[in-house]
Amino acid sequence: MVFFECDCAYRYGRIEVKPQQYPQWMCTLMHWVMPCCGINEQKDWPNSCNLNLYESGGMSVGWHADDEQLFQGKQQDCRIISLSLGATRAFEVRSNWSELDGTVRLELGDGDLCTMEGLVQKHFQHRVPREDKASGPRINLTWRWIVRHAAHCPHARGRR
Ligand SMILES: O=C(O)CCC(=O)C(=O)O
Ligand SMILES: [Fe+2]
Repeated sequence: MVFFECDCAYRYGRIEVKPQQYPQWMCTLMHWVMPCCGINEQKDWPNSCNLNLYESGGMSVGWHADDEQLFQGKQQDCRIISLSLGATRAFEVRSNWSELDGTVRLELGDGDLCTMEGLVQKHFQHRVPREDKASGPRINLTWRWIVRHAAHCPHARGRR
């Protein structure tokens, strides 16, 4: 989902998710969530949100970084805000550098907010592992700022 007239699609491996404008309920939710992250003005809100449904513990996301060009997360500081709803699932983070071994594991429960900041996408990977004991479905909303819009998007530099 995207703010205003943005027309950037989100590519997720081989899957392309077409943009949908933020519906009213999303704005209502952001009025509640964003101040928890110190974002008090609507003009500063993230301009995209990806929604993931994990129907059961068998659904997972493998190791990756959110390194899409849209977000420039490997080139510059990049903030990602995620809200978890439903079943508690593990969220694991590991470094790309062998000097920093070990995996950090967080348990993300219903209503938890988690952020990734700075150059985390350059230096770390994250995943939501399969968990056969998970108590049911989980929805994750992940807000990000598109900083490099697709060439066809009305927000692309030079077009607006
Ligand atoms: O479900 C989560 O907490 C993380 C999802 C994720 O890493 C992503 O959508 O890129
Ligand atoms: Fe991710």
